Amino acid sequence: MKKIIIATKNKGKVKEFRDFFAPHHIEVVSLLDLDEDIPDIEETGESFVENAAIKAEQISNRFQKTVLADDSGLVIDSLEGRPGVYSARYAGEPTDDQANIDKVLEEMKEIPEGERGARFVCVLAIAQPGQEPLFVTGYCEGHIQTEQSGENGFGYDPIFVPEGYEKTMAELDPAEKNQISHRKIAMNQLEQNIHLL
Ligand SMILES: O=c1[nH]c(=O)c2ncn([C@@H]3O[C@H](COP(=O)(O)OP(=O)(O)OP(=O)(O)O)[C@@H](O)[C@H]3O)c2[nH]1
Ligand SMILES: [Mg+2]
Repeated sequence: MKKIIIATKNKGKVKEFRDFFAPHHIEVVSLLDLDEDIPDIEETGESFVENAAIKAEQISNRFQKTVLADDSGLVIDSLEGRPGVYSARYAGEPTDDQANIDKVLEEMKEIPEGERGARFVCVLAIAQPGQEPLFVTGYCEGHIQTEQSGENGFGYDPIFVPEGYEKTMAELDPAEKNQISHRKIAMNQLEQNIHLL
C-alpha cells in the first residue's frame, strides 16, 4: 500500500488522517510510528502557514520524501484571535488539553452569548524534496460553550459548538466531525493534489 508521512505527533490528528486517507488506500505514517525518535519541531512561525511549512520541510528534508504537515488551532473573536498559533501550548508546556480548555473558559467567563464566536483553522502543507511547499486551508465556524461537554475528538472539541449544531464537536460522532471539520475542509482541497503524495 502507498504510504504518506505526516509530520505530527498529535494522536488525535493521526486518527483523523487515517480515516481520510483510508478510502484512497494510502497508509498514514506519523512521527510516532517511526523507529527513530524524532525530536520535537520548534514552531517558531507567527502564522499557521509558517508553522505548517516548518514541520513539513524539516521532515521532508530529513527523509527526502514527500511529507504532509498540519498546523491548526482555535481562533476566538472576543480574545482577539487567541489562542491561534499557540493553541496547543496555550496554558504552557508540556501541552495539556484540559488546562487549555480551563484557561479559555476562565478568560471568557464574562463574555455573553452572541459574542462567543470562534473558528477552527487548519493549514496543510505538502513539502517535496527540491520544490516549494503547497498549502491548503480549511475553516470551521462556531462558538465557544460556557461549559465543556463530550468525550470524543481532542484539543478544544469539548467547548466548540460548530455552526448549525447544538452540541460540541466532542459530542459528535467522529465520522460526523470528519465531515465538517476544518481538517476535512482542507483535505477536500488537497484531493486534487493527492497524486503528489
Ligand atoms: O478541539 C480541537 N479539534 C481539532 O480538530 C483541532 N485541531 C487543532 N486543535 C488545537 O490546536 C492545536 C494544534 O496545534 P499544532 O497544529 O501545533 O498541533 P500539535 O502541536 O498538537 O501537534 P503537531 O502536529 O504539531 O505535532 C491542537 O493541539 C489543539 O489544541 C484542535 N482542537
Ligand atoms: Mg505543534
